Amino acid sequence: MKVIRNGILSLKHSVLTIGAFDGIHLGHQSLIVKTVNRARELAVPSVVYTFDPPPRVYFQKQMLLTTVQEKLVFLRKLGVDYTVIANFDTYFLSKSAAEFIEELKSLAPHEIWIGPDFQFGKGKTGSIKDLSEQFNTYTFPVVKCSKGEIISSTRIRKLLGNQQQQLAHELLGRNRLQKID
Ligand SMILES: Cc1cc2nc3c(=O)[nH]c(=O)nc-3n(C[C@H](O)[C@H](O)[C@H](O)COP(=O)(O)O)c2cc1C
Ligand SMILES: Nc1ncnc2c1ncn2[C@@H]1O[C@H](COP(=O)(O)OP(=O)(O)OP(=O)(O)O)[C@@H](O)[C@H]1O
Repeated sequence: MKVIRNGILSLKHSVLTIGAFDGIHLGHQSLIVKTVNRARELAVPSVVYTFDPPPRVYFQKQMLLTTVQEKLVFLRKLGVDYTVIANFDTYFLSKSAAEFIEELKSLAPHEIWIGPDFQFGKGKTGSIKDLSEQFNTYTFPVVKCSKGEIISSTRIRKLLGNQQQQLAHELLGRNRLQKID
């Protein structure tokens, strides 16, 4: 896996997913595996575009679930070809949705895969609709736990705060990632 930290990656083709991916939990893993599998089917590189720190850690001082180094280990295990890490700082977060979309064009994505409610750009004004006007954009179905509740980084942070380590660990899906070794 090649890692591009705060730089521009130019590709001729790709399949792309974008997000904070803090924790690389079971929902993230399913979305990333879908991206990797679609890239393999189309015989193009898979790309994960992520942020450091995660926006919720930056804005709301929430607990960080995975360091960048841990994230990269998991993404490598999931078979990702390229990871782009954008430094999430005042310069980056002030980019408009349109400017961000322009940047994504250098990755030449044939497909972009994202989960429901994905938002981006200054003030979170960019929507899935904006992405789909420029790229073939697919919304991945939300992954829930066995009790039917949505898996999210926020939920896992709350579980860890409430000493529910075992359920948090299950939703993080670390056992599954170990099996990929
Ligand atoms: C160029 C850019 C600018 C952003 N600016 C803001 C912002 O001003 N306020 C905010 O809360 N989030 C901002 N975000 C973060 C997004 O709302 C969102 O958290 C990020 O795209 C990751 O998506 P995810 O939370 O679904 O993983 C920005 C994201 C991007 C790509
Ligand atoms: N349970 C899930 N099932 C499918 N896709 C998901 C799931 N959780 C997140 N995603 C998708 O993964 C990408 C990264 O999401 P993000 O990092 O915001 O995760 P999150 O768990 O929703 O985090 P947070 O709770 O901090 O908002 C987004 O495209 C998002 O829609």
